[in-house]
Amino acid sequence: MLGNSSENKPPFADYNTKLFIKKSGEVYRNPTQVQMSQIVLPCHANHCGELSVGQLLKWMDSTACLSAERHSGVSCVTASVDDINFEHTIEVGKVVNITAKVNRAFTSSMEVGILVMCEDLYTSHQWKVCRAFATFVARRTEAGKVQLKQVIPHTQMEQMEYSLAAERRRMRLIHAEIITDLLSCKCQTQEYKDAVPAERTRVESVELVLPPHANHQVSTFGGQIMAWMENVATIAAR
Ligand SMILES: CC(=O)SCCNC(=O)CCNC(=O)[C@H](O)C(C)(C)COP(=O)(O)OP(=O)(O)OC[C@H]1O[C@@H](n2cnc3c(N)ncnc32)[C@H](O)[C@@H]1OP(=O)(O)O
Repeated sequence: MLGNSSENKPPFADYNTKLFIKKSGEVYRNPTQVQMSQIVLPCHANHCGELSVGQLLKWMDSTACLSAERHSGVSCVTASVDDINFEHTIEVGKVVNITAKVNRAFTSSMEVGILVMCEDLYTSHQWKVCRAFATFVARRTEAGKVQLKQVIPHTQMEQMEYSLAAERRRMRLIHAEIITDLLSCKCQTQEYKDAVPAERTRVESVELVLPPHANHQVSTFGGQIMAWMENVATIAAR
């Protein structure tokens, strides 16, 4: 999928670039890896004519969910998505390539790594848009909490992601505790001259959950919730 010139290569080891040949001579492909490609249509664009972040988050969440379900073999839900830094906007007509794979499974939760690349079909130029890490949890069954099978890393890259996933999980859980503490403490407010009252930026949206907002589990999914959140955040910021 990547072009030949070195400038087209992403600045990190990409999920697609390195082939790992097994002893049997077969090319190894991570069994949890899922790829989705979408061409950006006007109906996916925001008021600036660029791919709306909400739409991208929906695609990312759906791709990651399929990867989690491929590994677990059961229905999974999005528990959290770590910070995402978007490096580029994406124009209508460009192709979005999303790759997701399970980096590590814990007990009932697993970290899914997501890579978003943008492609210009006419020049085959590709560039990185963002990388994200999401935690998916296998839904409890009648027997109780699911015990996931472990991920066995095969390549050096997979081994590195496997090790880092444990560290990221530790930081994620500490971060969640810190945020809970911050929200429960009474912070002192400071008055600023010409400040806009926070209340004036407040935007509220009420959404009715309709069939197009549901996923294959017939419930709203993380990506849809993030898309609604992104919508009100954009209006509040403007
Ligand atoms: C409302 C929506 O439609 S949002 C879109 C879709 N997402 C959902 O519906 C998820 C809604 N949330 C939930 O169902 C629950 O909060 C869950 C399943 C995520 C967690 O439920 P809990 O009762 O906390 O379960 P429990 O304490 O057993 O934790 C389950 C696992 O999730 C992990 N987990 C829970 N919250 C988080 C989080 N915020 N970030 C990362 N991992 C988390 C736990 O560490 C645990 O992992 P482990 O089993 O590998 O050790």
